Amino acid sequence: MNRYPPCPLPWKVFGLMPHTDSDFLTILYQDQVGGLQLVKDGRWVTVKPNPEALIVNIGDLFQAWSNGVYKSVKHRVMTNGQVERFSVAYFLCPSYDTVIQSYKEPQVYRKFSFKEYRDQVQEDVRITGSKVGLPRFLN
Ligand SMILES: O=C(O)CCC(=O)C(=O)O
Ligand SMILES: [Fe+2]
Repeated sequence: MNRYPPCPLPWKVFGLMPHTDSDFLTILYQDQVGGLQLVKDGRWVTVKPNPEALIVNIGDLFQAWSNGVYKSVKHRVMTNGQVERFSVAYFLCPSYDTVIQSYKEPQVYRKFSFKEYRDQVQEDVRITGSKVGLPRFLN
């Protein structure tokens, strides 16, 4: 469960910085406050809250496994000046020793284990302050 308290400077502060999910698939529920945005055709688009819908988001592993056919879409959360927001996310991940490799040639990404991927993401965030993600694993 994610909680986003009201923010006095919503134009200055992200609820969640732009990122892609490092999992295989994310199933997300956002409440009626809204604030989730994703990149579509190079522009930020707001995902309208729908109480009857779950959002299914393709993660980095899905992108790698599909040899780049399916894209792990960049998304972010905007803050709200007045109201608190909640969302619930379920991250579908394989075990750490799972090897991620597409058998489609030419292989866009080199093969890596899920643990290797998570460690690399953490290391990049620690050193550079932001996630590099899949581009690190390009062939
Ligand atoms: O709160 C949201 O709507 C999105 C959460 C999210 O992107 C994440 O937890 O990775
Ligand atoms: Fe996310």
